[in-house]
Amino acid sequence: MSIERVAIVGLGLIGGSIGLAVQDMLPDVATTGWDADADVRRRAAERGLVGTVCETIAEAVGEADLVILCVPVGAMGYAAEAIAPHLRPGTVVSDVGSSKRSVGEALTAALPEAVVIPAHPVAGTEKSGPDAGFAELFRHRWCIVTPGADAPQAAVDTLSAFWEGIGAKVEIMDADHHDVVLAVTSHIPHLIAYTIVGTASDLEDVTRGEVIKYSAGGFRDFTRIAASNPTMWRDVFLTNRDAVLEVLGRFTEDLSLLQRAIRNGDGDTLYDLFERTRTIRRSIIEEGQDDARPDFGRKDH
Ligand SMILES: NC(=O)c1ccc[n+]([C@@H]2O[C@H](COP(=O)([O-])OP(=O)(O)OC[C@H]3O[C@@H](n4cnc5c(N)ncnc54)[C@H](O)[C@@H]3O)[C@@H](O)[C@H]2O)c1
Ligand SMILES: O=C(O)C(=O)C[C@]1(C(=O)O)C=C[C@@H](O)C=C1
Repeated sequence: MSIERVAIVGLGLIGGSIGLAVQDMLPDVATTGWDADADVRRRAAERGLVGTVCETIAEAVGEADLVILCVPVGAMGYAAEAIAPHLRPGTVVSDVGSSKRSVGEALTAALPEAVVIPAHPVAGTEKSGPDAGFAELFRHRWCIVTPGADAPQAAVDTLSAFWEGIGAKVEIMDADHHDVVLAVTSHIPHLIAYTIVGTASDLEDVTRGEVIKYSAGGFRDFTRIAASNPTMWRDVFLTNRDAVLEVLGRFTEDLSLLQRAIRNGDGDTLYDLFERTRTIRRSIIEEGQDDARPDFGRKDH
């Protein structure tokens, strides 16, 4: 099974990046796309995010072998219902949503006849919309594929080969496990960034001007994350509620221990933790997952 025509629904950061990457790296695969927002469709056509920006969803998906839903996770079920009447038999339907259990359930419920294989490229930026996408986004990044138990192996292999074709590394994972792992590595870090930036802007005796003026290193990094798309992140927290609450419970317990160490002047506890966390940063850099890789100037995007 090979992909000749891919349709992308939702032409923002991720959909646009897939469209550009396919045109760049898989030039024999035809790309169509559609977005619910007419301004996004116009801009997507101007930037050439896909070969053909269609005026209807039916036209975009009708001939596709693979449809990828690139909309906020809260809109996945609606998008799946909208494409359902227009698919050819055997079309593989996938998505890029940041939470997987609830999205998988929504797609399967809306598309009982289609071959549903959920996926999540673990790559992105704080930007969104049709101007944010770029072809190299997925290069050397993981794409986690979370097929249901009865998913046909040929379709899983085809989808995996597609992601590898646009530069990603593929890992197959159970959807529930994905949701816990990503709660730790992505969702809670975003929640922390949103919180600290909100807290800083609410402090009565620190003016907003001072927050902006003195935000060097640490706080500045948090503000990048806290500038991420509000619709996307609202939906992530609402759809990955159980895993996020579980990890958040652990996090607040650990934070309380640090609070107590600071109050008690317990430097050893602080030092031991900071020493341990340093090694995690070093492992990430050794794996090549840091921002400073020469082939990927993501800070420029
Ligand atoms: N931004 C990231 O870093 C990142 C990384 C990996 C995965 N994701 C996931 O990718 C998905 C898209 O995120 P994004 O960052 O590209 O968002 P985005 O806001 O840049 O793009 C989403 C697009 O979907 C369109 N849309 C919304 N509802 C629609 C519908 N029902 N039908 C058709 N179009 C619709 C919007 O008009 C918008 O253009 C989300 O599910 C998100 O969880 C995001
Ligand atoms: O680098 C960033 O700005 C991101 O937020 C990317 C990031 C992440 O947390 O790693 C965000 C959400 C995704 O689902 C995948 C990737």
